[in-house]
Amino acid sequence: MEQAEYVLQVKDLKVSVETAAGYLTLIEDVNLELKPGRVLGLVGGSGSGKTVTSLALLQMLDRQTSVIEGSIRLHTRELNGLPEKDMRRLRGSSLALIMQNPMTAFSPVYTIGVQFVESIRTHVKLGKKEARACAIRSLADVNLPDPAALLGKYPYELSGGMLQRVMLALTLCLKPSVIIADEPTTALDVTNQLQVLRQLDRMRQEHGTAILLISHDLGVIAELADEVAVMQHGRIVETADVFELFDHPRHEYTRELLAARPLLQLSPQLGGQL
Ligand SMILES: Nc1ncnc2c1ncn2[C@@H]1O[C@H](COP(=O)(O)OP(=O)(O)OP(=O)(O)O)[C@@H](O)[C@H]1O
Repeated sequence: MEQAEYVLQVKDLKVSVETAAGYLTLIEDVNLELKPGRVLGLVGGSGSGKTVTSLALLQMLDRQTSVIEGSIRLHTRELNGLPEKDMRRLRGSSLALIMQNPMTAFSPVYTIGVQFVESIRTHVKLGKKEARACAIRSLADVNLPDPAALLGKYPYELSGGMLQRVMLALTLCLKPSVIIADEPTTALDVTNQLQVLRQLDRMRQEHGTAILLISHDLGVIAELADEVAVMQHGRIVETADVFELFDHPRHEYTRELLAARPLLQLSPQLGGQL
């Protein structure tokens, strides 16, 4: 069988939404490529289109009001236009999203444990006991205290930052080929930021998971990314190797982003610790 060099390949992606005034283009000419085990950082200011891009890749935009054009290939499979039932099977197991505000990803009426074990067993062949054991192990890996007790809690009993780490823990059990991590460390303190970045790094090293790391924090990008794509007004204006981008930014907007960063508050603490 043909072995795809890229695990994720996005070509000429364009997203428009229907508004009262007609169709509005949110992102355009977006091209991204990810190889197994590699991390691509996606940076850009607020409203530049990062979240729209990630939701388009996962086919999670409202199908009634949005139009997605272009190609999104996962291995050799085209995702654009795939029916929702096929996408649902791929989400989590092959292509996982760790989102900024994960409250909506959990049902309020079931405990974390029920949802965690159910999600693992939907995608991976594991018995209930093994699924629970994986849940406990990976919750500890993301620095959540007393994992066994946590499994008995309801989502509303946890903070946004804790829920985000629960999602990451679930992802660690599912071992997808691609993780889209949308601001995975924004809601966390420095210790937990470090722990989350470590686990993402472990996933890519141990399982060859490719990661699209969306962050406005250039310190986080510098820690984990191999390559960086810079987004402005819904378009990628520059893609470069991470060192190249920091040392020799080509686009004016990239230079502005670098100039505007707070003088690396994060990096000295994270530096070399991953
Ligand atoms: N359904 C929609 N209808 C109209 N405009 C939308 C819709 N969804 C997103 N937008 C607009 O698209 C633009 C891109 O939004 P997006 O959330 O992708 O930005 P972002 O880069 O993720 O920003 P942030 O860093 O603040 O999360 C924004 O101007 C937003 O207001």
